[in-house]
Amino acid sequence: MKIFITKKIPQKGIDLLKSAGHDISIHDSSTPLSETELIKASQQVDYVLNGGMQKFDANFFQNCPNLKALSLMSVGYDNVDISAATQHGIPVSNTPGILSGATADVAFLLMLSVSRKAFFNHKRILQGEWKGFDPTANLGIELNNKTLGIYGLGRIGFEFARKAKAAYNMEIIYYNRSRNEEAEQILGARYVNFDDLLTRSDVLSIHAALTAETKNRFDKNTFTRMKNSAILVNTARGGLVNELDLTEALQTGQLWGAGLDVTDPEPMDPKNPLLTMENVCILPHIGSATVETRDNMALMAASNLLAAIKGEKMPQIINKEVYQ
Ligand SMILES: NC(=O)c1ccc[n+]([C@@H]2O[C@H](COP(=O)([O-])OP(=O)(O)OC[C@H]3O[C@@H](n4cnc5c(N)ncnc54)[C@H](O)[C@@H]3O)[C@@H](O)[C@H]2O)c1
Ligand SMILES: O=C(O)[C@H](O)CO
Repeated sequence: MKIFITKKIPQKGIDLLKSAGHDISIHDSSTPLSETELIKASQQVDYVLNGGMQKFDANFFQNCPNLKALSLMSVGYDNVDISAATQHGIPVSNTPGILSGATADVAFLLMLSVSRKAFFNHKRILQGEWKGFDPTANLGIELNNKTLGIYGLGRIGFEFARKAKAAYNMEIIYYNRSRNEEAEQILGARYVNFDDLLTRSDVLSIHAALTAETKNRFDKNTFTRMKNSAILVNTARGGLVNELDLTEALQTGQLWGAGLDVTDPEPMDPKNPLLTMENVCILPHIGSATVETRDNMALMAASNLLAAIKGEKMPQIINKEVYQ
């Protein structure tokens, strides 16, 4: 079968597909494909594996009538019009679970880095501004026994809460579409309403998927409800946060700090004022970026595709209804 991979993925995934005898073409470039290029390349194959953050909209599915399945090497699928895929009979799969630990580590890294102004202090050394030990300058805030609020307590939110509880005995509160009994039993997490999440969190970490409902969920109104001493962490998707409102909230001291692994757009403009702020730490979407996790994601994405090729259900199917 002919398979198109939209961005180079770890070799283990490619080898798995090749060992099954398939004909693979890869877009091996740091420049994402344009919509036209993506459609053109996908029209010539039976299966697509998305290694990047390409968008698959209704127009894509309409223009690729021979496509049989789409495998994503990501857990997030806000870049895919799932209902259009289903309408065209295309099963779509993702890579849940195996990246939760690595992504929770990045949420932890950002929480701690913001609380101690780590990135800013690093920049001071680079710029020759470190004049020696100073007892009153660059003071951070401690995390011990503070309250961690999780927005979207699913797989990654749970892992992050578990690490934060173990390291700092943080009290865990959460807001979710439904109760998470495992987190309540294991971590003593308490379900609260959205407003309580805003007003009670010392650190508020975002872990829900980007959907029409969650887009811009964190804006001026929400920041006004949060503590002035609070830290916002986002490792989910940039679109959940209104970036201009966040910038203003940080500039005016409405919020103490922010740690972002995701922005909207990506890549972020290097001139963005958030990058120069003392109380902000930003990373370039590296939540799942470890050798081990990326190997596992590539293998899982390849396995999903192999199942589809054999006429089986993709194990990590998103749109189950396509099989009915
Ligand atoms: N930074 C990265 O590299 C990176 C890596 C992996 C995942 N992600 C992002 O993290 C997201 C979460 O991944 P996951 O595996 O934990 O997903 P998950 O589905 O296990 O957890 C998401 C949780 O959010 C909840 N939720 C959804 N909509 C909600 C809403 N409107 N209000 C409240 N709660 C809501 C769900 O009920 C679920 O419990 C992904 O969708 C992806 O966008 C980012
Ligand atoms: O959704 C995901 O899986 C990430 O954004 C990339 O690992």
